[in-house]
Amino acid sequence: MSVETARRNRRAASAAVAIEGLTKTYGEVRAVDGVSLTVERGEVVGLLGPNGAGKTTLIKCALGLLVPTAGAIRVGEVDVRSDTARAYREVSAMLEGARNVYWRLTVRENVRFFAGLQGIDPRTRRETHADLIASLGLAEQADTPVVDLSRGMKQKTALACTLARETPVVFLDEPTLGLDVEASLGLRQRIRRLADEEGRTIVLSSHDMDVVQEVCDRVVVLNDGRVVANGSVDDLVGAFRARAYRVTVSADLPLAARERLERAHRVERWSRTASGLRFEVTLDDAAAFYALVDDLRETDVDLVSVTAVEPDLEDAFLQLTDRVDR
Ligand SMILES: Nc1ncnc2c1ncn2[C@@H]1O[C@H](COP(=O)(O)OP(=O)(O)OP(=O)(O)O)[C@@H](O)[C@H]1O
Repeated sequence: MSVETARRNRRAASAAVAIEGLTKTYGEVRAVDGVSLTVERGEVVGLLGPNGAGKTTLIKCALGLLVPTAGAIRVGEVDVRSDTARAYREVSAMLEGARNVYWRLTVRENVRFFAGLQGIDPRTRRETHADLIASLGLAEQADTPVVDLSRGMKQKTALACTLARETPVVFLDEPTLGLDVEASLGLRQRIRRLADEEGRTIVLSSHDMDVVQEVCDRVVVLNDGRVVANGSVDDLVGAFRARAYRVTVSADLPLAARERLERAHRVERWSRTASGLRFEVTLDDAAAFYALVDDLRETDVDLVSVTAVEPDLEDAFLQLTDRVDR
């Protein structure tokens, strides 16, 4: 065994979630294609990817709800494939579209019920449950039967029930989708507290980059079933830093000149300003910049300013999954 393999095995052994070579196919479709991933205890990891990238399939495999075509998954000490029942005690999840709460029970009764399923005596959690319900903006509805709640409130109830199980690992599939601003904020704070104060591990999938950028320690980007990036938000954003620039020139350019620039450079987003014209350009190195300056010299306009466009997680994500217009 190589030193690197031994080190990886040691790391995986202490991890909250360890996925090794996971593949899941549906007929011809390779929904998840050889994914290896470890999540440390107390980490908040964001799972990103365009529609159909394989996020939900990966989560369902990790929960033991789908049988993988190949690969191994451990949650804590438990092998999910061989001991699904035990894995269920280690991990809770809220899946997109699945809002499995009891509609005839009130919000509070549901929360107490799901805590009880985990072997927690709800009488010892009165304050914790009230706090959980309030943090999701359901304080006023705590004693209302779920059947009488709006769709968003039902979702919040499902979230509260998921968190009330107090499992070491929590998977959340699109948790903020359809939540109002206040509840989304409450949930973000709750997630950070669960990780920071209670050492619980959260894996969340989301299309909302702001949520991911704000709460996640690390981001894993899936594309066509494969991991295309795995790093901290800062690392991912940093990898794309200072490649996009906003250029302002002193006057408008005729269409033919603009088209010439577009053919020679990665120029986009033209806009007129009070004193001239602005556009954005992606420049990989200094040579690309000098080439642009040379081409601008052949027009009648002067270069007024060049400023770096600070990218965010969304820019990094679009580049990684090739969803940008070049
Ligand atoms: N039950 C199924 N039968 C056949 N194909 C499926 C099934 N479930 C998912 N797929 C396919 O597997 C791929 C991955 O789907 P998955 O739902 O895991 O993606 P996702 O990243 O969660 O997408 P989204 O962001 O849209 O929720 C897609 O091509 C999808 O069409």
